[in-house]
Amino acid sequence: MTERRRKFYAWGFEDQSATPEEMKPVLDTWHRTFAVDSFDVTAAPTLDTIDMPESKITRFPEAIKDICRTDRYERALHSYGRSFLDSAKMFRGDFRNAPDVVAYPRNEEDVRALIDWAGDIGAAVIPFGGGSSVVGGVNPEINGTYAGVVTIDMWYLNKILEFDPVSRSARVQAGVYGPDLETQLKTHNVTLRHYPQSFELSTLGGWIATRAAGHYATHGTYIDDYVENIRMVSPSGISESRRLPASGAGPSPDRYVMGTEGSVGIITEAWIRVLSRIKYKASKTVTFAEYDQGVEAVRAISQSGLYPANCRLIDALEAKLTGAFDGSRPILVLGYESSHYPVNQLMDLTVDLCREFGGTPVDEKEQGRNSVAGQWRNAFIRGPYYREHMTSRGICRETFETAVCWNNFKELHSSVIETVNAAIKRVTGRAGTVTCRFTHVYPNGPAPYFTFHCLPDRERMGEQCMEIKIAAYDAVMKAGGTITHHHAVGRLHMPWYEKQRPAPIGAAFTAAKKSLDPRSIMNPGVIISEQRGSA
Ligand SMILES: Cc1cc2nc3c(=O)[nH]c(=O)nc-3n(C[C@H](O)[C@H](O)[C@H](O)COP(=O)(O)OP(=O)(O)OC[C@H]3O[C@@H](n4cnc5c(N)ncnc54)[C@H](O)[C@@H]3O)c2cc1C
Repeated sequence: MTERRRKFYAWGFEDQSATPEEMKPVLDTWHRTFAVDSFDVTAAPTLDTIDMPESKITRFPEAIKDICRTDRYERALHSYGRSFLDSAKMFRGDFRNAPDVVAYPRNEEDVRALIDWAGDIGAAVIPFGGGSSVVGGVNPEINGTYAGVVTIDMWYLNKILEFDPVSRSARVQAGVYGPDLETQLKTHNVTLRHYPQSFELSTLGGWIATRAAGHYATHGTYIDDYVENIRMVSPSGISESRRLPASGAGPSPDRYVMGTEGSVGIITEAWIRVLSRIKYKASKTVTFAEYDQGVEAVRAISQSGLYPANCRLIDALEAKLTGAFDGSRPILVLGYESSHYPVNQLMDLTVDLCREFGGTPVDEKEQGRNSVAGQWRNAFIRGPYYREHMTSRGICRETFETAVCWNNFKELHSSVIETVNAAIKRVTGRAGTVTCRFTHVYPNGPAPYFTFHCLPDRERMGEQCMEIKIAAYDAVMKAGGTITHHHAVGRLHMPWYEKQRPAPIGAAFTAAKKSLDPRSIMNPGVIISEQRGSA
């Protein structure tokens, strides 16, 4: 049904892959780090060999039969998100949880018809944007009693429907992918500049449903900050909030829908605030002798009234492993951007502040892609394409992230690094790596993002990775962090999310779900753990 096919087991489209030349320095790093000469390569899964049961749903009403697919490719493509845990299962050929049907609505009427039909036959519905979830948000791993799973892929709802140049806002369909959205906005000479790392293969609807965070390290970090209204089809009808710049009228309907992750309905459209195109940019990299100096400098920046677009403190090991710096020092990548005024002075003030904490600006001989920031950025953008090459060689690369108030940061950082290093050693029998960077910073605390690499047992890669993640999540929560700053809840984070969420609010959300989704068919197990027949 899709013209250019996405890879069913990895990041990207079938015509895209990291080249051997590109992978060589990456794999050399891991040969050196793990002190191994070579890695055995497991072949990528193929549609003929994967383990997938027959679809349980084979009959379709006339009105939707042309948009429903049950072939192996479509069901495989919609079986997983894109975490390492997903990748490990895909490389094992385990597609036993494939959805029974994948539907491609052409318009909102189709979305309504599909939800009604799924409700009538007692099937679960999983909304699907780009499928870039790293928390099992689109995985049909469902415990309740359902007649099957219908995944609804929003691929064809991908247009800007209206543009309001006076308010500088656009009405956009939810299934539009990041690059396509920017291309369409460009025709109006505006931009959204919401760049999560998954930008290429994630959608506006997915961003809103998961409360995604983009590249802005300060100020408008979340998509929430750009949403003017939301239109959603739920099993009990259409809900559309008013288009307003702000409203103090009670609890915000948009704030409720954002973060529901498909558990109460499918977002079909939203009005979003957009920006004039960026004219001015500045970037600089600063290094520190000690990590704590960098932390204090970032705290000072976050509380100074300066709001850099980029403010990523990357620890020395991560800077080394990504090829950005030599590993002797942590680096702070700073950036400013504006549509309206030059930003060099803001950058100078920020660098001066860093100097007060022992920071030294890198004297860049190289510019652009070859600069320190450019090298790091390239590893960041291309990283998703490396995963299949890592998994096939048995290398586990996984991430988790949080946010914590400054007063708890140091304790959280040291206990998480120590816990995860120990867990890697205990679970896999050999040392691995754990690194940290700040993705976003607020005046009252940072959002630290951890990456770990290890060499698990080839037969139990997913299970061993999960054991390490459980230790990490427990340590994060114990040290006062949130289970997620921007990766959402999905199925993976539910146990910790339920601990974090106040019980009376949990009960209120359950009641809201019952009202919007009385037959409990929408993304069962996500946000609300109760499922049909499981209560
Ligand atoms: C390599 C990589 C990098 C990432 N980087 C970031 C990052 O920088 N920032 C960040 O915030 N996240 C990041 N993520 C996580 C992920 O990209 C985000 O959660 C993203 O918002 C998901 O969008 P999607 O369109 O792919 O949604 P999906 O993965 O398709 O869906 C995510 C959830 O939203 C629901 N959903 C999707 N569309 C709709 C809709 N129209 N209506 C209702 N529910 C819907 C799904 O049911 C699911 O529960 C990253 C993931 C990967 C793999």
